[in-house]
Amino acid sequence: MFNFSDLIIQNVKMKKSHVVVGIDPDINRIPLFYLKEAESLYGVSSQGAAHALLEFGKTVINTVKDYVAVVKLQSAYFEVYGAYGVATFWELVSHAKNEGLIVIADAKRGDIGPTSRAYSESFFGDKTNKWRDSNPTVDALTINPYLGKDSIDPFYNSAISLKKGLFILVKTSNDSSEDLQDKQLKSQLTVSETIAEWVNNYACDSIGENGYSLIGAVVGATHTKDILKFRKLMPNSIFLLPGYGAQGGKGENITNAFNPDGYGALISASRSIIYSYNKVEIKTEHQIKKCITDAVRNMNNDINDALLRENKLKWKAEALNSRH
Ligand SMILES: O=c1ccn([C@@H]2O[C@H](COP(=O)(O)O)[C@@H](O)[C@H]2O)c(=O)[nH]1
Repeated sequence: MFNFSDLIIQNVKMKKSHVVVGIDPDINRIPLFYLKEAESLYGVSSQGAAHALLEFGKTVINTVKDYVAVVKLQSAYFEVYGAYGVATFWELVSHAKNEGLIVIADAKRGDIGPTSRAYSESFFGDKTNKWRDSNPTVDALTINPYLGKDSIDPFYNSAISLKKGLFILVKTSNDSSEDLQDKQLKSQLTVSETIAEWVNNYACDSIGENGYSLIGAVVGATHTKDILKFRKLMPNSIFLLPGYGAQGGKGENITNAFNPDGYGALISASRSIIYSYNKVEIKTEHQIKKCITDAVRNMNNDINDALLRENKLKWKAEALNSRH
C-alpha cells in the first residue's frame, strides 16, 4: 500500500533531489532587515521575533521549493518564542505544504505511552478528537526511542492509521553520541544497533509500494564508517541523515546510506543553506534568495555526483529507459 516512503520517493524523483533543507531560524543569524521590520511592527518582543522567523522562513521555503522535495522544521527555534513561536511553526508548516513540500517536524519526541500518544496527536492530528482542528499536521516526525518500545508504539499506530512517517533516532550526528549509543550491551550489540533492530522490526510490518517503510531512521551523516552497517541492519527504512555541511558531512561520505536502487536516504542541512551569506553585508531578499539557491544547488550536485560515481543515481537511467 502507498505510504509515506512512497510519497518521499515520488517527490524525490520529481525534484531530482535527495536533499532536505532544515529550517532552524536563529534570531541572531537571520538578516537584519527582517528584524527591523519586525521591531517596527511589534517592538523587541517574542511577537516581533516570531514575525521575523515567519518572514525569513517563508523566504527560505519559496526559494528552495523548486530544488528539494522535503523541508525539516526544527521545533526548538520556534518554541523559544512561546505561543507566538509555535504559531509561526505551524504557519510555516502550512506554507511549505501549500507549496508542495513534504514537511518533517524535528522535535525528537518520546515519553511514556499516554504522553507519546498526546505528542503524536499534536503533530499528526487525531480524527477521533473533535476538539482539535484537523489541520495543520506535519508529514513526519523525529522521535527519541530511549524510553523503550511502549513509547514508540503510539507514534507507530498513528503513523500507520494517518499515513505519516517517523524517523527514529538510531545514531545521532554529534560527537558525544558515542557516550551512550556506541556502548555494547550483554547481547554484544551496541545500543544504537539494538535500536536499529527495533526500527527494522517496526519497518517490516509497514512496507510501501517501493519496498520502503514509513518507519525511517536518523543516522548522522558524520559517521561515515557506520552508515553501511546501519543500512544492512535496516534495509527497508529511509534514513534521514543530518550533519551535512556545518557539521562536516559531504556527499562522498553518505553514499552507503543509499540502497542499490538509488533511494532510501534523505540528506539534511540547515545552517550551511539558510545562512549561506554574510548577515551584515546582505541587504535584500533577492540577494538572500540567490545565496540560498546557490547553496542548495551545490549540495544537490555534490550528492548526485557522488551517487553517479557509485552507479546509484537512478533517474538518469530511468529517463533513458522510458525513451525506449
Ligand atoms: O543526529 C542529529 C539529529 C538531528 N539533528 C538536527 O539537524 C539539524 C542540523 O543542523 P545543521 O545546521 O545542518 O548542522 C539541527 O536541527 C539538529 O537539531 C542533528 O544535527 N543531528
